[in-house]
Parts: sequence; C-alpha cells; structure tokens
Amino acid sequence: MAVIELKDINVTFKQKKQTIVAVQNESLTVEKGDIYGIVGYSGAGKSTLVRTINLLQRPTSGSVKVNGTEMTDLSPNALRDERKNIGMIFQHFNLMDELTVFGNVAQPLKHSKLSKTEKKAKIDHLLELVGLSDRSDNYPAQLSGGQKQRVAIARALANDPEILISDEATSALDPKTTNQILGILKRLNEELGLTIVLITHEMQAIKEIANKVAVMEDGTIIERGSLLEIFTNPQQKLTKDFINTATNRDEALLNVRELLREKPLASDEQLYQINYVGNDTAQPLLSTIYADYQVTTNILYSNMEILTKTPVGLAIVVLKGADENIRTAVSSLVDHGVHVTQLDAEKEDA
Ligand SMILES: Nc1ncnc2c1ncn2[C@@H]1O[C@H](COP(=O)(O)OP(=O)(O)OP(=O)(O)O)[C@@H](O)[C@H]1O
Repeated sequence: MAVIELKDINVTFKQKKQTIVAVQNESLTVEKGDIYGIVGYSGAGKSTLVRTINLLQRPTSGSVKVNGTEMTDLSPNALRDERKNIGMIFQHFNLMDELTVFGNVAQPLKHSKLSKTEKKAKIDHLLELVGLSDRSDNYPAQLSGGQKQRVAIARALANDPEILISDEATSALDPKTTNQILGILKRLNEELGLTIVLITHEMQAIKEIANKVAVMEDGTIIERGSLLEIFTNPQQKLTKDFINTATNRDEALLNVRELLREKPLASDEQLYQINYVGNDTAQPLLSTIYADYQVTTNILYSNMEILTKTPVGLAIVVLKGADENIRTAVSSLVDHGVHVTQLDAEKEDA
C-alpha cells in the first residue's frame, strides 16, 4: 500500500535575479514499511523533495498524497494534524538546549490530550525504546552526538507517527555511532512498522538498512529500484560511483593497482571486476571457465555482503589465457548472470 505518493513535483525558488529549480517534475511512491533511501550530492534536491511530504516545503506544482489524503488541499488545522503522522530527524538534532532529555521528548506532546501520568509513561517508554532511560534528566550539552540523535528519534516518535523522515541524520556522526543509529531505525521499522524515508549523501548508510533506493541529481531522480537491483545492476555513472565507494571497491582497486605497479600484468592477463548475486554463483563458474576455455582466475580482492537477506559478491580478478578464450569465458560468465567489467590496470576507469 502506498503511504506516500509524490506526483509531478516541481519546486522552484525565485531569488532576485534567478530562478533555482530545486526539484523538476519528480514523482516518488513509498510503500508502507519501506525504508526508502534517497542519495545524492549536496544540492541535488533531496531535502527539498522530501520536505514536500509534510509540506515543510510547499511544491510549486504537483500532488502530495499521504495515505491517500491530498496534503496541498488541507486547511492549516487539518495539515497540523496530518503532520503529527510524520516525524522528522535532522543532521544537527535540533534539540532545545534549555530543556532536559525528558523535556525535549515531551515537547510534541504539549497540546496532547494525555494526562500528566500518561505523558510520563509515554516519554519513559520512548526513552526506553532508544536506550536512554537513564539520561532523562540530562541536558543536551551533557550528551554525545549519538545520544542527542537518539533523543531526537524519541521526540520524533512522540505522536506515534507512521512515517519518519531522516534528513542526513547520521552525517555528523562517526561510523560506529552511525551504525547504532541506523540499527535503531531498522528496529523501529521492524517492530513498529515505521515507514522511513532516509536522505543521505552516503550510500553506505542506505546499504545498511534501506530496501529501496533513489539516486538524485540536479533536481531529478536519475535511477531508482530495490536495494538489490541498484547494487547489482546500477545503470548510471553517478549510481556506480556511489556504490563503488559504499562497497569499498574504490579502495580495493587502489590497492590492486598498486600491486600491479610492482608486478604488472603479463600480455596474456587482463583485469576484471565481477559482480554476482548468491554465494554459490561465482566459484563454480570460475572453475568452469578453466575447464572449458583454459582461462585461469587469480582473485586479487573479493567481498561478500548480505543485502536485504541476499548475498551479493564483488571480486577483482586477473583472467589469464588467450585473448579469444578470455572473451568467450567472459560471455559465458555474463550468460550465467554475472556482471563483468574490464578494468584498466593502470589508470582510473571512467
Ligand atoms: N529556501 C530556499 N531558497 C532558495 N534556494 C533553495 C532553498 N532551499 C533549497 N534551495 C536550493 O535548491 C537546491 C536543492 O537544495 P536541497 O537542499 O534540496 O539539496 P540537497 O540534495 O538536500 O542538498 P543538501 O544535503 O546540501 O541539503 C539547491 O540549489 C539549493 O541551493
């Protein structure tokens, strides 16, 4: 079921002399229970697009539906109510420094009909959910970045939203803390059925928890699909760049090239990257290409990751054999669903 339906969204900002097109005729559907990652460089339009969901940014044109309700048609009061269904967390946490952890989480409940005891029970429960029960009386200044973000998550959940928007929520955090926060988001998605839209410039974060991905550039989504599709068969150069960083392929290739500078490829050797799905795919095929085409494989780097419960493999290999045999061996790998890309042993590939 579609929880969020953005259709033909345009957002333009008019400044003195120029018009900035932040989002150009873009549509996005998010299903219930999705963790939808939107990745792109700074200025791509991610925040602007996602802020139209709760009309923090009103689109210049287009339709915004949340659970079938057209948000752009709502009266201010009705919109205020609908917004309670959409929590948000940000890169800089946006906590109120003069309030305690408890006070910050209590903020969205200010006008709620709950009794004082009910509110306290609710806040205690939220703090427990993010593992901060013992920091209730602390002020933000006494907390680490990761703890501040956990307070922000508890606050975002105060009105029991169905949707959580995370705008670069882990960008200011170190890798370990980032993983803790992503782990909490994943758990909330699984346990509460929370639908999450995750904006980031780091594909790594998306790889950890998202089930769907959209890649944004210059106000448009240039590629979208399931996490598995995007990681195993990216089409656009930008998508490939993001993935090569997130899978450590870039770093591995640097090391491989350094190795090859010391011991360059022989004339009957070629460098390839192979990507495959399933942990029983590559190894037998590589043995087959030796038996069938006398092409030997030397694996210089290999890595296996589990993405949405599916093993996804990446290897950088040297294939050795007669030119013609390597060509046939590569086509045979491709016929078996393995993605094969020839790499330049010396310089940065395109
Ligand atoms: N309120 C505004 N007024 C004028 N221009 C804006 C406004 N908000 C965003 N923009 C412009 O719209 C474009 C898209 O910005 P947006 O913040 O959506 O990108 P982003 O991909 O989220 O990047 P970042 O992560 O850096 O925020 C940029 O060129 C930005 O300068």
